[in-house]
Amino acid sequence: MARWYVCGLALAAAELLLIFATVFSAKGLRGKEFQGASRIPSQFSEEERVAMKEALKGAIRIPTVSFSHEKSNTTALAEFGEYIHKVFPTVFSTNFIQHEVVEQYSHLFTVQGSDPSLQPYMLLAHFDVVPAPEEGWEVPPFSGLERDGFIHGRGTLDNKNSVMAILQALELLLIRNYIPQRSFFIALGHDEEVSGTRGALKISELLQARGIQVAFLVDECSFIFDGFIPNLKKPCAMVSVTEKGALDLLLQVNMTPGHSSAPPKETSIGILAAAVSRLENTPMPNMFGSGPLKMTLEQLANEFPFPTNIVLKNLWLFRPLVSRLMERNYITNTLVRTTTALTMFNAGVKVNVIPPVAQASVNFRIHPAQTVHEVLELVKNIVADDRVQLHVLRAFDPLPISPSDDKALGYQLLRQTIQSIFPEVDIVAPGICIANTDSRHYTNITAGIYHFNPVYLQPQDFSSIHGINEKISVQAYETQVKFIFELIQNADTYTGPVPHVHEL
Ligand SMILES: CCCCCCCC/C=C\CCCCCCCC(=O)NCC(=O)O
Ligand SMILES: [Zn+2]
Ligand SMILES: [Zn+2]
Repeated sequence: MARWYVCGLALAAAELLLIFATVFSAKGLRGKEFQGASRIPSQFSEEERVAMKEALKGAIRIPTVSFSHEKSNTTALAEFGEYIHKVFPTVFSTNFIQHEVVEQYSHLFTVQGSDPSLQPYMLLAHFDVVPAPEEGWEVPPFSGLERDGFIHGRGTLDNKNSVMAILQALELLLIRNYIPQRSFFIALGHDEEVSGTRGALKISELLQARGIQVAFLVDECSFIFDGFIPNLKKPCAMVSVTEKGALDLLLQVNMTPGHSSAPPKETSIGILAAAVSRLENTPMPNMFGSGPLKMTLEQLANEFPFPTNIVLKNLWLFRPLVSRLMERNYITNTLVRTTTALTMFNAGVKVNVIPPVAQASVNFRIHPAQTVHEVLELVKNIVADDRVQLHVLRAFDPLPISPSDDKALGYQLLRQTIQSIFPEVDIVAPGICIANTDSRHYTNITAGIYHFNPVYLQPQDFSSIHGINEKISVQAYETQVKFIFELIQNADTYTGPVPHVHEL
């Protein structure tokens, strides 16, 4: 990594040319007989199926926790690097795959395809996890135990499942002598849970220095949603085409300290509490109608029974009604507005001391139709108290909306692969990623950023992400591997949109 920065852009480009030249001249797997080889079925032997679930369990057992920007389990992060070497030997020994470690722990794989005329794409995932104190877990969070057909543990949905499934699918394809035609990158971040500024950002800078632009990328943060919208009986595969922005604010009030026996009329705690209470009780404006949600609901309309289908098909008339219904539920509410979450509150040192300082942290997730600047202005108006200082800790705007039309390669490839792997899923619709991911660091190298995990998600599973009892069924994980196995092949053979069976 350091070498790239020291040597500068020119040397980097020269080195890359050398690597590619070596790759192109290499003998072995890149034999002519495999060029344009026919499709490899996504069928795995019993032995392979056991190996893939054991590999995921092993990954869960490595406690790669990101505690804060300053603190992570670096021993575990390093161990994870050794672990993937061990369980995916073919990925690491194939001559047309270049592996680089970035910023000590993140991993970048360059899979050089046989057809340089095809624009590359990129698969993203992260292997750091949020902390998991054992309280409340049915099985210890870093045990990777299998129980009742589920693999349990922190990271089984967010996001070691994707890390392992991507490498596993590639390993299985390589074992079957598959040679990709379209080049692709695999970027595995080690600090996504604390902003990705060491992993994803540096990988992105590295690729930018090499002049690389990808057709699209696929990252975490959306699923096949099941049971999230009342009346929508069928599951819906949502490929998110944008990601919310974020604003972390520190609110601080300073007052004169003193003896609690003679308190002033207002204290730092009281002033701050009133300010954060105003923020909580004054939701940001409902933005329904701006951003991709209207398009999503219009596409879902036919899947609802009467009269909801009519209502959703006529949003020009029923917009106020639908927007009110959306904000009633705490999950669908996230789709219509910038959310306000009070997450930290600190003040006081002793029960008989009036504290000089009170601090609170508020985390806003910014709706795609708003900006950091607009949210800040709204916050100032709501707080409306000069004694409350506002300090921006971190802020970034929502991501631009990626295309989802017939010509959008990434969206259409995902749609095609969803239709083949999940034939029972009738709906594929564009959506919004309500959280934040490593993707935002890649906006300079692609206009096609898509979020999709090929896994069914029910509301209780959503609560397990960053919560307790996170788990994935063995069958769901196998299907995820199968999905990526197919996606990589589809990226090589895609010729255009396939009409969905219900559109015929
Ligand atoms: C018809 C379907 C409506 C669906 C409603 C959307 C519900 C959203 C559900 C799940 C999203 C899960 C997001 C998980 C990604 C986590 C990424 C993360 O943790 N990043 C860090 C951060 O944001 O702080
Ligand atoms: Zn994640
Ligand atoms: Zn997360």
